[in-house]
Amino acid sequence: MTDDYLDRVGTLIRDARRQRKLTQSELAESLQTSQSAVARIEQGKQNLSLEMVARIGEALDTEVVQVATNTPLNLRIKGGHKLSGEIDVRTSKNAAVACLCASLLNKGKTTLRNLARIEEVNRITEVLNSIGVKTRWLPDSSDLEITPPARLDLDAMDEAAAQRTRTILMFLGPLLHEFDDFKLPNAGGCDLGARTVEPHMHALSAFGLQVEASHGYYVATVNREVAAGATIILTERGDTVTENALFAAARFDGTTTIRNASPNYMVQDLCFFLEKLGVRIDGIGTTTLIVHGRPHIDQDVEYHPSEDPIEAMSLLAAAVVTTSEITIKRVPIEFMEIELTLLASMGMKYDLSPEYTSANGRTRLADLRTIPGPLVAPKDKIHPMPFPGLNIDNLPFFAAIAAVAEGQTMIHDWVYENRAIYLTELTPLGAKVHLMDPHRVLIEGPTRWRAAEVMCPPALRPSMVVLLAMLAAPGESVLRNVYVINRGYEDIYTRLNALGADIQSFRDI
Ligand SMILES: CC(=O)N[C@H]1[C@@H](OP(=O)(O)OP(=O)(O)OC[C@H]2O[C@@H](n3ccc(=O)[nH]c3=O)[C@H](O)[C@@H]2O)O[C@H](CO)[C@@H](O)[C@@H]1O
Ligand SMILES: C=C(OP(=O)(O)O)C(=O)O
Repeated sequence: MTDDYLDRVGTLIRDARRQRKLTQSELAESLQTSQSAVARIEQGKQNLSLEMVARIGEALDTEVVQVATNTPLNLRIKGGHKLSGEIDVRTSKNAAVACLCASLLNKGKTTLRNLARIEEVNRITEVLNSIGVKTRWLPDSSDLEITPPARLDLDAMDEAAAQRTRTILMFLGPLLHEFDDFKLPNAGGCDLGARTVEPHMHALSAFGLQVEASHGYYVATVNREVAAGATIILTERGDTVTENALFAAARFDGTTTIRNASPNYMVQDLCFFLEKLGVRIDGIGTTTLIVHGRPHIDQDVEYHPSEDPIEAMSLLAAAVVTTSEITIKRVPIEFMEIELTLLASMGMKYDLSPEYTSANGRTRLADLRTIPGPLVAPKDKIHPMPFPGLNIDNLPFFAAIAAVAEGQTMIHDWVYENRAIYLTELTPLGAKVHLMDPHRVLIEGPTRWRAAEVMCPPALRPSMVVLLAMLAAPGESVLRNVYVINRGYEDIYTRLNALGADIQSFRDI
């Protein structure tokens, strides 16, 4: 950019900022930069990457400097490098979304410490902001402060943001305490095939919630005559359905027993958070939860969600496919035990540190050092189960791992109608992936990875798997349209680059 151009862009940014009534420090905070950097940008004294211009456009919500936000973000990956060093696992997407929704139960201020700064969180905060909830990232931190209004304004809901996530379904539980009737746009998110909604309706009907689907909306009415409590039996052991039942039970005046509850990591985090709100829950980490509700919750509270087992698995797979020794710190070990045992049976070696506790005071963590070495295909097919089982979201990473192991591995994703199909995106990178049917792929290793250009499939984990294969493939690969990865991983390209990867982002203009 010429100096003159920088001056003009700087002035545009300054004017747009002033129009939004933001100080330089406030803009700097949302850009995760310093006030002095913003001052230099506005004076035309700072070279600007397209990426930064796009982020400023987003932060100021202005067309003026919105050069490229509407075009997809892509990655250029120079692969074939070994990784080395240490990396911390960040806190989980799925606990973040559960706690964000749970903050709607509280009339007081909720602070979520060290929250994952990911697109999924951005979409939910956009929805919360649109209905009157104030959210603010505390300076120099990833702590999100959430302050509810006296009354939520559901008519003002940012439907575009809501439709980009499945999480909107998890507003049903909190909102049934506030409104006798309301509507929410239908859930969106990754395209993994049809995902059930019925178990949520069944669970919440015990609290008087009736939902009709109409023209793209869930239209909800609440019958306050229904005496809830007693026992709710979930029709499937889903994570978010358990969370919705917990939201409903948390403010119910009485005791609710939830059977066939998911004991998975995000549900445990939600239970720990609800305990901070004064809701007593027996049986945390089991399939029977007994919830002693508190009809009025009004207290300032803070909670630290725990580390993400799926990110831990992703980093572990990155080490395996690039045959690297890295140390993955802060691994929530209880939620990785089956994965590690399976990997050990495939010949993987690793060291684990003594355990320590996550900032929530509950979740057990350990540091894991990967030791590169040859792997063999497992004797049996790999398939997931609700916790405690091999995590459903960790399954796709075994496709990349199977591709580097000697022999044939059958991967059976019985859970999602579409997700296994996306694993065939590894084919252009040299993997031998045979789709047996929509749920099963047979992978034959080892693979001689080669660079390729691939469009992200519309699903978070398979897209991440393709990125990991690109890290292994010598030469320059291009991965297009990575919003879907940014939905669940924070700053992952920079963090992988710190381990020695070479990933650059760019936008099509
Ligand atoms: C925000 C969040 O926390 N998302 C997670 C949550 O989504 P979520 O709880 O929304 O998962 P879904 O309800 O879509 O369940 C996933 C699929 O598993 C099926 N199913 C689930 C449980 C069961 O006992 N039997 C059964 O058949 C469902 O019918 C569905 O087809 O759980 C999924 C499965 O672990 C994870 O992939 C998601 O990352
Ligand atoms: C399927 C996933 O999440 P979500 O429920 O947010 O779509 C995932 O995390 O892989």
